Amino acid sequence: MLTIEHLVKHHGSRTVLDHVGFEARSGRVTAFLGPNGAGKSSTLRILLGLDRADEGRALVAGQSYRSLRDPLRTLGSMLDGSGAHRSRTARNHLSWVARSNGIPQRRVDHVLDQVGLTASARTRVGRYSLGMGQRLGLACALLGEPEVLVLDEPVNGLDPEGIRWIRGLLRAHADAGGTVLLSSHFMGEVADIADDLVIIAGGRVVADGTLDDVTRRYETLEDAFFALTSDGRDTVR
Ligand SMILES: Nc1ncnc2c1ncn2[C@@H]1O[C@H](COP(=O)(O)OP(=O)(O)OP(=O)(O)O)[C@@H](O)[C@H]1O
Repeated sequence: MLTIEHLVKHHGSRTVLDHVGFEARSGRVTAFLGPNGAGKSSTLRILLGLDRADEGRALVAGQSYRSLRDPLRTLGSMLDGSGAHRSRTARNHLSWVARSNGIPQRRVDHVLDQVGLTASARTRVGRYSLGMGQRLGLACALLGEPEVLVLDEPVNGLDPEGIRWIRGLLRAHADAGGTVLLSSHFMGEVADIADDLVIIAGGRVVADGTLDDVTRRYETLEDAFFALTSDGRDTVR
């Protein structure tokens, strides 16, 4: 469960988050959508303790990310691809992350298998395709068997088989009681996987509800997105 409460963030005289608040619930896949520059990454960075809010707070299972005792065992995240250095192999990288977080080494083989990278585990990350890098980022997020997954653009670079695979993986995580928050620009994928939607535009939440609630008045999710994020926009709360 993730709770975002009244986040305000200024950069100089600009307000990039203006009282952003929503929840991502256990057992649900929540999609976080918005045009470029809307404030998605700013919100996720605050949630993950990478930046500070000027007002408001973001809680993971009732605590701030920075106060979690074993963060990777509570929340797994992927913000910018794999996060691994080009010169390392997937196995090196995951082993190092596991060691530095008190996670058993047997989890490394498990997640490599889970994301389909076992055969490439000893290849340097610099030689990986975009999709393989995404799979490694996901392996890292899954390493600590966290309840919560926060994924920025997880289908970016995946081929159709990879997209189907990740959809199944995230669905299974939510169906097992986990919380999934993902950002995406791919409306088709979001419509296929999300239970709940949060749409942000200009630093404000303009829609928050179930996929059905948010899209009810529109033909498609894409129509809803443009109506809710354009100037003179609608709102659904
Ligand atoms: N460190 C910073 N200094 C100044 N402005 C910033 C900084 N970080 C973000 N911004 C601004 O805050 C606004 C929100 O940016 P953010 O990266 O959160 O958007 P986003 O919704 O993630 O966009 P995208 O879909 O392009 O990733 C943008 O106008 C951006 O230029």
